[in-house]
Amino acid sequence: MEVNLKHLNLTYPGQQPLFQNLTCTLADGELVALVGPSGSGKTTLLNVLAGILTPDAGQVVFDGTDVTRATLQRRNIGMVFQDYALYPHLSVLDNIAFPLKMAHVKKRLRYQRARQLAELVAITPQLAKYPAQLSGGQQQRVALARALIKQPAVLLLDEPLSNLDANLRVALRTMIRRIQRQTHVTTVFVTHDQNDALQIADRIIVLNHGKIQQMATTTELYQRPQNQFVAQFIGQPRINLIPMTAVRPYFAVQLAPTLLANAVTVGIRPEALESATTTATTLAQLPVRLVAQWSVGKEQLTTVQFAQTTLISTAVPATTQPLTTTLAVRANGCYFFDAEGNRLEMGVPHA
Ligand SMILES: Nc1ncnc2c1ncn2[C@@H]1O[C@H](COP(=O)(O)OP(=O)(O)OP(=O)(O)O)[C@@H](O)[C@H]1O
Repeated sequence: MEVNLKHLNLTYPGQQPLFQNLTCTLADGELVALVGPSGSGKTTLLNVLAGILTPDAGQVVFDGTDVTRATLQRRNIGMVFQDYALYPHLSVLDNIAFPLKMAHVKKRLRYQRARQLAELVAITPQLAKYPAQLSGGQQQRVALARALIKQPAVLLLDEPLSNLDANLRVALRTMIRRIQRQTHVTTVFVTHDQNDALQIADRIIVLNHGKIQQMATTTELYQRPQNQFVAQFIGQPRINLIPMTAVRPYFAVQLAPTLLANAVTVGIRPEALESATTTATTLAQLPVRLVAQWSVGKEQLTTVQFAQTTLISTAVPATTQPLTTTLAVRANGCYFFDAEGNRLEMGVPHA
């Protein structure tokens, strides 16, 4: 199912407009993650897709059919929420089969289908149990099976992993991805956790203040962020941001005049700030003071002080050596932003 959101406007009573001309397309069978800070409009967008909320203007189109005013049932949406929302008085089997019961499907058929879904989410041994007897991860798998039983046109997942511990999260998100590929259902996955989004999504929508900042693959978001917000939002540790005025004297290359005229902030990815000797790809040499070093797993993190800014690098080897040094800024991983936060094309720097 291809999903088109066309020119959506939405304002909650007494509030500033949230969506203004919001437009995007989800391809058939695509898994799209929706990320953004609290209050950016993720749940609202999900509710518009589900038909729980109707936009003030614009259209929601499923495979060419305008469903803007169609209810959740008519749209055939599968939903999974953070809090599982299982029926406590029903067994796992009956929970999974419930949507088919509502659709008056015969008992034998709905149990047969529920067992297939239970197999898909690997919950078969628990079919006779009740939700209170299940772990969080098991409950979430039941919720997923229930959401899929009617072969929904679109699957909406609202923070489905946020109540689970780290190991379970990874296992379950991998399972969601596998099942989504198998069923080919167009899916929107809301998450606070970048890792979930970056690991399993085909594309990611970054939302801020109700506005799509960028919709792209993980690699594109990381390597070609459209603006400072996306550059800061995607990537751990975060990108370093330095005022252009502070860095400008240290450039080892001649920058294009338009760049010099418009750049207000420089963003440097932690891996692009390195102690290596100067190479053809070095943009600048920054005199810094080493502040601290520590390792997290395989990664060596280093914080340094440059002028008024503390920077973080993942490309400085462990050292007991001098506290002042020079770090090279690699072109690949360095971005320039204008006063509005838009990324400026660097062009080809001249040595
Ligand atoms: N029913 C409502 N009435 C008025 N304002 C609302 C309502 N629901 C949400 N809002 C406002 O709309 C904006 C977007 O809210 P929404 O819940 O969609 O954001 P979100 O990105 O899902 O946030 P979170 O990550 O905290 O769940 C917020 O400013 C919120 O205060």
